[in-house]
Amino acid sequence: MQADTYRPIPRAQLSALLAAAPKAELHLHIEGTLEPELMFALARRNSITLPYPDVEALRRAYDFSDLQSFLDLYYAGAGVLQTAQDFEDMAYAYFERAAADRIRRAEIFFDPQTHTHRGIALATVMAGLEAAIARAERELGLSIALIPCFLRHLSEEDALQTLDALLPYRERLLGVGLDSGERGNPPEKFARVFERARALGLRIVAHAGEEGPPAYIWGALQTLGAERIDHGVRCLEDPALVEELRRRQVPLTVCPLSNLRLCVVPDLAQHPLPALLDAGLKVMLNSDDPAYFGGYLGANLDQCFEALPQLDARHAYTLLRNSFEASFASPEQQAGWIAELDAVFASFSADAAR
Ligand SMILES: Nc1ncnc2[nH]cnc12
Ligand SMILES: [Zn+2]
Repeated sequence: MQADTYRPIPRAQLSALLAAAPKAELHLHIEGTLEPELMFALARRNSITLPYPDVEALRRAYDFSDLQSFLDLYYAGAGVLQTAQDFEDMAYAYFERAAADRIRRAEIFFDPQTHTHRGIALATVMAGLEAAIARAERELGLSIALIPCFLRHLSEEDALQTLDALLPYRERLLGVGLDSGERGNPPEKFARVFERARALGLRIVAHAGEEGPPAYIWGALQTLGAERIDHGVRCLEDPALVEELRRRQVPLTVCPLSNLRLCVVPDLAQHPLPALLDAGLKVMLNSDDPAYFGGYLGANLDQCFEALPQLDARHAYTLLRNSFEASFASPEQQAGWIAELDAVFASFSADAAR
């Protein structure tokens, strides 16, 4: 976006602008895209009885008080995923929604241990996800990468065994992450796992500072070697940490609707997104577990700009550009998407000048 030719885009145009702009999604748990309708369909297909009479009753149960209350339902919901076809159907449904949101690049998480611990082979999970990815890249033109996450409520030994089991798929994995219940499970618990992952050349990301304290963000950076911090909103409690994140331009994958639904913030109008942007941090928006939190990436952007009147089109540009720059895609791919982003903003800016 050339500052000299840029004409301010009015707020009334923001929603259309956000919808039209190309995007990257860097914090998305594929198991968190399992919509209640598909959960019931898969339960039927696999002769599983869910503890809810219908889709509406299940949706009503999505009334969370914190991260753990969500995780309990989320791990139970994943129980309907039994076959490679189930994983493929779930993932492809997300890719179709992503394409509709004009997502160009998706670096998606999955939780191997959620499945292996209930007797589903890693080969089944990988076959389904890979089939969906190949089809979405071919038919929807998306660029997609896979990041398995270790469940931090389980042991380091379990994570090390999971990393071993992932080795046959090494070439198809972009990196590794760390997720699940944060409190009481500091990054240091997984120092050896991430040391090994780094030696394998895997990119490193970690959830930190969602519910956990700033010390967990320090730990993710210094002990795990995290290149991106997932969530990270609690960094604002530690000025030295904010300065470190700003100086190094460490991306924070912020998830506003997740923060709202998990009571990290009381309402979107009080979300720290403006403060994170004002602090010069490299933030972008993401949807985390959209089937559980009431909205995909487009809805996260729309609802944030609606609730936070201090945000304007320049902030939108920064967030969207950051989403590409914080991705692990090649510089050439990033440049292509950013050129497309610039063209969309230039066209809205030209309209605003008329
Ligand atoms: N928001 C989140 N935090 C930690 N673990 C998760 N797994 C799925 N969503 C998560
Ligand atoms: Zn997450």
